[in-house]
Amino acid sequence: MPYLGAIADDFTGATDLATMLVARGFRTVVTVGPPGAASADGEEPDAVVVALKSRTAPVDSAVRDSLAALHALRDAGCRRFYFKYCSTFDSTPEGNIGPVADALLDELGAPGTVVVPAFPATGRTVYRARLFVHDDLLDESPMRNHPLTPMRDAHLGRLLAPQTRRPVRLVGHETVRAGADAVRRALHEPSARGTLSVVDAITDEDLRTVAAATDGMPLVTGAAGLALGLSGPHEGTASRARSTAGPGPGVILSGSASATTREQVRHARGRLPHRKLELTALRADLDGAVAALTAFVRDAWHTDPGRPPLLYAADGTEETSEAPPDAAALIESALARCAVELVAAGAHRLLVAGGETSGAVVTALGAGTLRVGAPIAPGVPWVHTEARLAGGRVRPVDLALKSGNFGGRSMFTTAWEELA
Ligand SMILES: Nc1ncnc2c1ncn2[C@@H]1O[C@H](COP(=O)(O)OP(=O)(O)O)[C@@H](O)[C@H]1O
Ligand SMILES: O=C(O)[C@@H](O)C(=O)COP(=O)(O)O
Repeated sequence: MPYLGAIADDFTGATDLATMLVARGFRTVVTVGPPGAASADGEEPDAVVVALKSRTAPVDSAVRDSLAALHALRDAGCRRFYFKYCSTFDSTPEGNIGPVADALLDELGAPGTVVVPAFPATGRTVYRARLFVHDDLLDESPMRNHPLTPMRDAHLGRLLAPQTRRPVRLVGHETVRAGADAVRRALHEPSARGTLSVVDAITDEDLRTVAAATDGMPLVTGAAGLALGLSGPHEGTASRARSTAGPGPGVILSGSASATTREQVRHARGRLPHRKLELTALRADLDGAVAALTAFVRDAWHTDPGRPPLLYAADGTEETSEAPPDAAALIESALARCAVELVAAGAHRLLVAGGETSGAVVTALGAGTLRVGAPIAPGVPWVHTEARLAGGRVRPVDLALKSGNFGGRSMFTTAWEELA
């Protein structure tokens, strides 16, 4: 029976957490929506991560989907739960993190929990409840102008308080540095009961301390960094899945508007065949635009095999924070349709950039379970699955779901080597 059940608010976040859990000794599977009979390569998983597309959904549907995932994970035997959100605390102005945390706690009959978005390996640290992205406060980082989740404050207490019914408090870094017992005492003092405790963490050691202090909590919440401190039953031996698709054509579908992705796009443009999605063309004739984009990719496979073509939505020249309201949905829909057509046309491997984009693509592909394979960069693994196409056709595919701000500059050209 799986022990740990995780609910991730987007798809890149789900594979981010899953790769960390595998590294920590959990046989882990990711399921698209609530799990059925999930297995990790024929073996019973120790951890199941449910990938939702709830980060930017209306609050009601985010809560409903998260509770459905919790029920299914409980039915599957999970006894501890992990609500995974973004290491940059991405939420809409209404905000889904607080309402989902409240609903999960109520359902589990747990009074309160911790809020731990820190992930130092990717430059996210929390000090005095302020979230830093490398050297910048969150609201001074490029997340300030994200098209769907613009982050205009770095103070996690101020971001979270309007989203939750529970009081929000801070467990400061001096307590974390004093060790797991000190954090445990702080979390169990009478004034902490029924609260959401934002916990400072600036190093991996801090995250191990927080994980040790919270090992008795039925629910923890955070980014993937907190899983650094968990120990699965197969430490050192939890195996990684292998490609079932085998060598074959690849494509990069980038709907991410994040600064790191835009740099990766600019780097790849000098090295790979590429086409930008033009909003005016998508709006005028979506079918025609998708047909032109997929024809471009198929042509490039033919004339230039070995160099995966890139379809992308943002390279930094556009003002995404002032994009028209239909832009995000149009781009997601175009890339999802390209994915389906290109898998039907023979794509074996897809690198998809962006969490919302990945949700749209993987859902359109009809994938059920993602098995975690080789790591590419911190937070980004290859995963292996089957696409279910129209007419009952099933195609094995390898996917890399890249979080917007993860991965090095050359990732679009080098990620493929990890599949070899
Ligand atoms: N040029 C653009 N104008 C408006 N929206 C865009 C543009 N490029 C991408 N988007 C949208 O922004 C969102 C990006 O979110 P996501 O895929 O999660 O990636 P990330 O969080 O890394 O930016 C998607 O919904 C995408 O369709
Ligand atoms: O925690 C993280 O930073 C990632 O796992 C994540 O959720 C990133 O989201 P996107 O940038 O939307 O891919």
